Amino acid sequence: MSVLDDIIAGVREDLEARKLKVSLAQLQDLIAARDPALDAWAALGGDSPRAGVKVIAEVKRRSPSKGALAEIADPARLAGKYADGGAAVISVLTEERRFGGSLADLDAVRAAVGIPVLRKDFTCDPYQIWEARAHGADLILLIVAALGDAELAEYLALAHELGMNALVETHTSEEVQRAVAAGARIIGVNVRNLKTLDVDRSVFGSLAGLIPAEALVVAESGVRDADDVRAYAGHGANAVLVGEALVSHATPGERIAEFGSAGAAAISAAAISAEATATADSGRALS
Ligand SMILES: O=C(O)c1ccccc1NCC(=O)[C@H](O)[C@H](O)COP(=O)(O)O
Repeated sequence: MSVLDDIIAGVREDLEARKLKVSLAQLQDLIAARDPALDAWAALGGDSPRAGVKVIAEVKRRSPSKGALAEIADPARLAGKYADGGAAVISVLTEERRFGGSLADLDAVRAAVGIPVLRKDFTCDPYQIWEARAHGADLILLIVAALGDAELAEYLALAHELGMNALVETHTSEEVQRAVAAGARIIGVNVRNLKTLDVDRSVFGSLAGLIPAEALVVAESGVRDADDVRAYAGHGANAVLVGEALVSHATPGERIAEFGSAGAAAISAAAISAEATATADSGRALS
């Protein structure tokens, strides 16, 4: 059994227990009392020309690959620091067994910030999508490797019906094709293989070019410093999703600002170089 299969088996067990406590009708009542979801597409720059790289900052307590990452006594306070540093979206890992997260973390973060919040979990049942919205999420995660084509299309449609966006996560060219065929508009390339936990940053460069220009591209995992952000930006990332490098840092807000500047500088350098090439080409054509 792969790590991903094992995580999903645990998620399914926990889900059955939650379903017994809170019915779908109760989730629907909670949703009816909520403000509409915030526009994560716009927050990630979907409506404007690509001027920079947005940061999706993650509240991540521990992970299967690294164990304990940080003692997060107050997720709301951490999320406030992320938002003050310029994060576009806050990601909250809600999976309990392997990541130490919870819906309580999502509630706390939702109440603390006015920017879109991603419920980061291993979605394998539509109930989790209703639950995400009921707890104030604006964006959900759909991992292509964990879903069949019909489920992917159904879950994407349900997220949109509830006014949310979905970050559709891929790791192979076949998964990118499946995400595109399902109509995903925000496509993540996770450089961490969720079956083996290996991190290979070069995966982003090999897959990002397969994603159509109309979609937003998110580079997920493995950001250690500004150089990694520059590299992802150079390969076309609209956003980076960062967990460990933020939760383990004394001043995460400053880190986010640094990552944002690095991404913007990489994009303007690429634009200047493309313009210089175009000028040289037109000069050659005229001579
Ligand atoms: O982080 C893990 O070890 C992990 C293992 C198995 C499934 C998912 C896992 N992480 C989820 C993520 O995608 C990351 O939390 C996210 O991309 C941030 O990664 P990082 O910046 O490397 O902490």
